[in-house]
Amino acid sequence: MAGLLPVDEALRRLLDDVTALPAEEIAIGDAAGHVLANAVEARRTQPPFPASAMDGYAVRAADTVDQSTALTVIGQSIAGQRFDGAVGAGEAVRIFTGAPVPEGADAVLLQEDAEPDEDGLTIRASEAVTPGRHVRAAGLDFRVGDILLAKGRALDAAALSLAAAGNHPLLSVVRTPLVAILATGSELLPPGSEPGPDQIIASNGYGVAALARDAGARVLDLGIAPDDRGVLAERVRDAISAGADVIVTLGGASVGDHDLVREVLTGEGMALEFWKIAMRPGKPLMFGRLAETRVLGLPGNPVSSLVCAHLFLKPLLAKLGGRPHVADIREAVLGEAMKANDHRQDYVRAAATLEDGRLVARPFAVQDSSMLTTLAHANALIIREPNVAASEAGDACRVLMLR
Ligand SMILES: Nc1nc2c(c(=O)[nH]1)N[C@H]1C(S)=C(S)[C@@H](COP(=O)(O)OP(=O)(O)OC[C@H]3O[C@@H](n4cnc5c(N)ncnc54)[C@H](O)[C@@H]3O)O[C@H]1N2
Ligand code: MOO
Repeated sequence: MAGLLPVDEALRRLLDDVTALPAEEIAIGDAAGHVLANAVEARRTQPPFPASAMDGYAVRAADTVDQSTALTVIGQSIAGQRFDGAVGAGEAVRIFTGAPVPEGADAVLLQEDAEPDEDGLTIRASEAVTPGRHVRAAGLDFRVGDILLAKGRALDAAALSLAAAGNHPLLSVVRTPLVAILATGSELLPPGSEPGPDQIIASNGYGVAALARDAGARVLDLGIAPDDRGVLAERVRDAISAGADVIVTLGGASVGDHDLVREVLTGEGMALEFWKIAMRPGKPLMFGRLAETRVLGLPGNPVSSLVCAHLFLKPLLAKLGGRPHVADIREAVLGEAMKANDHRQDYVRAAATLEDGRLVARPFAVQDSSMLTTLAHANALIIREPNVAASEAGDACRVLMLR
């Protein structure tokens, strides 16, 4: 059929000019899960001094070789309060984990390997220590000016602790994309309602919101709009004034008399980039721009909505948020024969299992795009290229893993 854009071309047009959103500074305590907009440099050296790794005595290693030598304990060094003098021959300083090792000492004798004399003023080593033992050199972890974390790093537990150790109270992160989700359709009611005989429970938004959050976005739920031009336009304006980076509409994307989404958005100033792609499910997918806001019109059929969100919304949000996105596409073999395909690229719900080291994908018999049960049971989508010939069981195929 003429006029349907190939999936790859649609993805290219959607993603080509997308760059990460501008940076913002946030408190390190709020930064978990965010993406660094800049590299993080160490603002200090860690440890800032040679530090003891153990509780014991700072000594000269040479003094522990002859274990009959009594070492005079001349003071103590504790974390946060160093011993101010130097350790000379025949001397030791009581020391605790994390405390600065005093001048003159080159090793720490473990407490367990030191025998205090009765007077409590001297100790004897019961084990010899080698120079450097139990001493962390200054800068062992990092030095001032070192790059601790690269731009683009997602702030996980270790990254956050490292940035804090580098003395950063604020971090520059990519602003989190805000996606506004609007369900459309006069037949729709939220879950928990008592629907009339012709009504349907609005389901798509929940799955799409979950995928958006997975991709690192914040979600603004704009609820359900009836098929009414005025209400739709009002909700679109709400999304814009809330600062949405992406508006996702659900339903109303096709050609029916009540499919108003494209018309209303165009009326609000949207430049249409594409509408209708060579994909099954998901043919009526629409993409446009409303000033700085990108608009993705997902088809109403529940499976079409979610499959399009996997393929188009997730990479868009990842790119806006400065995150990598790689679709989990794997080589597999068909567990059953499949018919020749037409001009649309198919994403066929399937069960993929590892059998004798091979991934075997078995397509489900019924693929109606209204059926969420089959999507929930599928762990993969078999990707059938347009116009591909019939295939036999055992033929190679590609699958997009869903979970
Ligand atoms: N004459 C044609 N008819 C249709 C075509 C076509 O090319 N020519 N395309 C078909 C395809 S393919 C799809 S996909 C659907 C999608 O159309 P819409 O995006 O306009 O979706 P609606 O008509 O609004 O709804 C379809 C279906 O999905 C239900 N729905 C909608 N929103 C939700 C929601 N948030 N949660 C759960 N279910 C939802 C709605 O009640 C309908 O049953 O068009 C075909 N028609
Ligand atoms: O392309 Mo539609 O998405 O078949 O249901």
